[in-house]
Amino acid sequence: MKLKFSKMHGLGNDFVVLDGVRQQFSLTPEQLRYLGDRHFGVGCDQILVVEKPTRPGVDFRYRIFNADGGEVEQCGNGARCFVRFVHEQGLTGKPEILVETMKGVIAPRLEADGNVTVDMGIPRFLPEEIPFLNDDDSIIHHLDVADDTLEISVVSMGNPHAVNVVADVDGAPVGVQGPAIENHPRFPQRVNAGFMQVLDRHAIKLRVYERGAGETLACGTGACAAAVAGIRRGLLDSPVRVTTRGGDLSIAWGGAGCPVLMTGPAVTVFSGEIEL
Ligand SMILES: N[C@H](CCC[C@H](N)C(=O)O)C(=O)O
Repeated sequence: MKLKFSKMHGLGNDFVVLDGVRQQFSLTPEQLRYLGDRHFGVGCDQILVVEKPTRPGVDFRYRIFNADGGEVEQCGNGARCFVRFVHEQGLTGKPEILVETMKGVIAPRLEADGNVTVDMGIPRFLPEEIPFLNDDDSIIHHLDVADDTLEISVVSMGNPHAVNVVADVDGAPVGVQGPAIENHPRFPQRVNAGFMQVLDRHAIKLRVYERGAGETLACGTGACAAAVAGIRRGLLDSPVRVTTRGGDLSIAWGGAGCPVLMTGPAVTVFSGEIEL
């Protein structure tokens, strides 16, 4: 079958975006891995699928697949590209849309300056909400990784995040500790591993070794999780500028029970067609 797609990115976290409203398809994990393959396919960190909603009161369904072919609950950079895509494709004229995901409804909004703001929902911290195998809900947990014991904070933005604070993010052992955290047995659904360097009370640098994709140039839900973890630890105050290798995001959070607001760019690089 021939599939039309758009290649997009949010700060270098890149996506193949598929219109599942006007195209009918069901992709196997092998086909998803082929789309994500940077040598034999199109190449991306995640594949994003736009579908009609399955519940009343929302505009679209948003499905996210990592480059390893696994479907996941949430993608923040992808949410910004999602609203840009549905506008560019003429699927909506509404500047703010409601979008259902595996773990709740998010609200991306096109801003007048070309950026996109997304209400990413309320972060969750209980071990069973991550999921993380632990007896209590504390702000810092100890995790034995490779030859170290890390102090991590766990946050769910719909998808799971383990955030640890480092002195120098550029020198952090992301390539070694990242996969060890991602696949740690205390995370039964694996986890995204964030490495955060605090610059001041309103600014951090962040690298994320993503579940199912490896280190990406930016991670939107990872930026939300890191800012929230830093605020909970008393290291940061909202709003937080999150500097990733791909550029800056702005994250705002009013505290427990409040949603996280993420603002940043969304770019369409090209559109194409592929035979699957
Ligand atoms: N790798 C993530 C999904 C993509 C998240 C990231 N690209 C973002 O912008 O939030 C996971 O398995 O939960």
